[in-house]
Amino acid sequence: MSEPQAPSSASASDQDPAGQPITALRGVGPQLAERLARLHLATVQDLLFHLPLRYEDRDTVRRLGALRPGESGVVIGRVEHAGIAEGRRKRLIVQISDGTGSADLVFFHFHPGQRQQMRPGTPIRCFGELRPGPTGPQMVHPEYRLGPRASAGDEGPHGLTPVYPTTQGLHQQTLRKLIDQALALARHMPDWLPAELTRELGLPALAEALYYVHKPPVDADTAPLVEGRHPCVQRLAVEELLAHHLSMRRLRAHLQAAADAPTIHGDGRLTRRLLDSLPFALTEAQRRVDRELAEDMTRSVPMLRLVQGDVGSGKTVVAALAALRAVEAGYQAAIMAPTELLAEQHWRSFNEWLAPLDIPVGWVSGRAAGRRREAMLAALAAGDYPVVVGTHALFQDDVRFQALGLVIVDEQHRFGVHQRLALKEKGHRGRSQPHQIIMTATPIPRTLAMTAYADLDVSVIDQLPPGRKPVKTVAVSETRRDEVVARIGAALAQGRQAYWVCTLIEDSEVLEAQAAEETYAALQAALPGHRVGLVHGRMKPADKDTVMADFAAGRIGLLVATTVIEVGVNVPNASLMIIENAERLGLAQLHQLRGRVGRGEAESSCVLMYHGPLSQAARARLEVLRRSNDGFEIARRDLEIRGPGELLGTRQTGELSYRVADLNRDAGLLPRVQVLGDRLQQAHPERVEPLVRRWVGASERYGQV
Ligand SMILES: Nc1ncnc2c1ncn2[C@@H]1O[C@H](COP(=O)(O)OP(=O)(O)OP(=O)(O)O)[C@@H](O)[C@H]1O
Repeated sequence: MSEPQAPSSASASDQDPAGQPITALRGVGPQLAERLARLHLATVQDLLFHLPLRYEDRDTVRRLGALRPGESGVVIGRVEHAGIAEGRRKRLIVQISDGTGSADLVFFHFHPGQRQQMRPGTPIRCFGELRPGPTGPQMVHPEYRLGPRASAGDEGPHGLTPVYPTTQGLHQQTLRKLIDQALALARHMPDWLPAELTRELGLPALAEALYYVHKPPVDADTAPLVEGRHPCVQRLAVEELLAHHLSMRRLRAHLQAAADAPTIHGDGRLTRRLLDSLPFALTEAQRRVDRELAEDMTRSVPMLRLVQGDVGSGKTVVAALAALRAVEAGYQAAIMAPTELLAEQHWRSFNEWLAPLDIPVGWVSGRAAGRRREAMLAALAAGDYPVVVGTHALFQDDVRFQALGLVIVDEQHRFGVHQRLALKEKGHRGRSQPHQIIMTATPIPRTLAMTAYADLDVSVIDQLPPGRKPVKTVAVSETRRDEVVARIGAALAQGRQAYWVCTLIEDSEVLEAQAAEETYAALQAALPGHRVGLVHGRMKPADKDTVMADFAAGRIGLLVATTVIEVGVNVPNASLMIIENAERLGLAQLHQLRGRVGRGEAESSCVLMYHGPLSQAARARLEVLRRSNDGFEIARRDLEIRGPGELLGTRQTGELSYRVADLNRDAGLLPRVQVLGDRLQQAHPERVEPLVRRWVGASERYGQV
């Protein structure tokens, strides 16, 4: 009889022995499988990518006299004395020595026969961590062997023993045995990275790398392994980063292939009039990004472009130009902002620019209800509003457009991949899909953006309008509050305007609002003769609007606010900002807040007020802000201090949780990952799917077709 043939439809990953569920391994029943699942270990390859935390040398015999406290090691000696110590907890104490030193072995759990076995003079081999004890060095619950077996060596090759991250009820020994089984299968695991590529990178093959990280030789230098700098760990990290990158690329290809976008060739009729009406000329960076957007929109493939620009770099006018291009070609454009406050701000800017061109700007928010909302929806469906601004409410099911050609999402720093997908669904009308621009004020270092957002093209407005002066930033202790208040008084007297930002660490709008109200009352009392305003998230929208409008018009001198003003607020005459509890905020948020000043001609300042004493990390953060006004530089430092998960917002951490790779440590690999992605896709397109499947969890494989 001939060998059974593998079905020809089997995908490459079906033939991968490491793709099997963990229960395929000997000894894994439901209970063990459940414990392994707590560590996110569900398949054989999950186990292989579960790397040791550290390694122990259980082969090399150490001299007791040379073992330092805190060190673990194997010791061979003789029992000197064994006795039971009474006291709070009964324990067996066995004194041993090896001629170079002595130590106490301490057992809190012991059986009566154990003491009898420990006769003076009996040879003993034990492994444990030496710690200082009340009567000299001790090992608590060491592993040990007695008698003639004590001095016999271990069978099998010598090597370091890995210690794995584990969970309650799962012993190291169990994990080690399972990983041994998995390693036997790893020899038959396909290596999706072609040998010529790994050779070029100077990295080992997959099976070799896996074997080495789990079973390094006894003389291996473990520091590079533990810290992830070793080529064997780097090999795995490259593969993982590549898999995520390819998954994102595939998502984009999928989205773009699934739909056609309108080809938008604006005739310049409206954009030229807008440019002529502006009191300023575009910066070179604005012009470049404008061209990139215009070019993308001429294609029938839906545009998906991230526009990054530092605070105050002038993203809004670039968005308005793109919207006008859509209008010139007979399409509608929708602009969506994450908060009411920001949406209103955009509506005001758009209206100011577009009304003179006879382009009415519609408004859709969660607040508008009843007949006004219905009338607006009818007008949008009829195409009476070529441009509309709003909040998430714009994407509710009942919002219909006559011909939506462009969606601009001002996500600031609050967007995530899944959210982007949801929005695309909403914008979808049959096979035709609008172009999409996502604007963000959070500068993301380019390599990180390219990996985390490989599904987007990226444009960067990397230049500020001319004449902007850097905001002078100082860190001041809260104990000098009176001086700060006096400084505000002086600025107000000169006709300048100021913000006082109240921040709290608790994520509570109620507490934050309370703090703002108290500060507001105190500042009103301290600054008689000046108009002080208050805005926070708990106020009625209409009241908030009034206060913001008064501040924008200069009728209010000092605005006490919560972090609701963090993004988008644009009042160029405001030139002084105080940020309370600055030590508790992240760099990106502080930079955003500070970006509300320094928007006009006047010299601006920002006072970072802290409650001392400062932790080292807080001091480092404030120092970064004091020295730099450059959002990209600040983001780079933020990446160093906090890591990419934080930098991208907590929502992103799940999406960026890697098993082996670490974006901080491996940032240097990212440019290579790009190139590898191109080459793999060209030379071995059939390997992309199994590679992605190997590393990227099912829930994250959004690109799956
Ligand atoms: N090229 C330019 N020259 C001078 N001023 C400009 C230029 N472009 C934009 N501005 C003005 O700069 C200010 C900031 O622009 P805008 O609000 O678009 O910034 P932004 O990039 O959205 O910043 P943020 O993220 O802080 O909201 C506005 O008052 C705008 O009119």
